Amino acid sequence: MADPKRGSGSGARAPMLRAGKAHRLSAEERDQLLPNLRAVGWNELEGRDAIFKQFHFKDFNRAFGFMTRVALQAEKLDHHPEWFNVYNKVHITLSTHECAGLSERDINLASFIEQVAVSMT
Ligand SMILES: C[C@H](O)[C@H](O)[C@H]1CNC2=NC(N)=NC(=O)C2=N1
Repeated sequence: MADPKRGSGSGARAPMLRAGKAHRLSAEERDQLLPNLRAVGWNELEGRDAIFKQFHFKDFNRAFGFMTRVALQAEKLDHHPEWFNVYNKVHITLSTHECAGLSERDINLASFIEQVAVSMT
């Protein structure tokens, strides 16, 4: 039987792929990881340990295509965005419930989201 930790095959759940528990990023980790995301429009929320960005697409088809690609990856990672969509706009907030704040999972998902967004605009 396949190793369930590999995540392939039916029944294997994404959390098995995780290295361990999420931890809130330290000040040093933030200094290292956030500048790249800030440079492309992600900002830290006030009053909540989370990052946020607004995306604008040409039309609803592009916006929903983007969301679909992000959703499939989010499900694979078992790490999901909080988001709002109306027509061509998608607003995304990323945070990690498990540690009640920003973790490396949010940085990784934001990086993936950026790649998708670039390919959709
Ligand atoms: C039980 C399940 O693994 C957790 O609820 C996952 C699902 N998706 C998640 N998404 C986000 N953004 N943060 C989490 O901590 C999280 N946890």
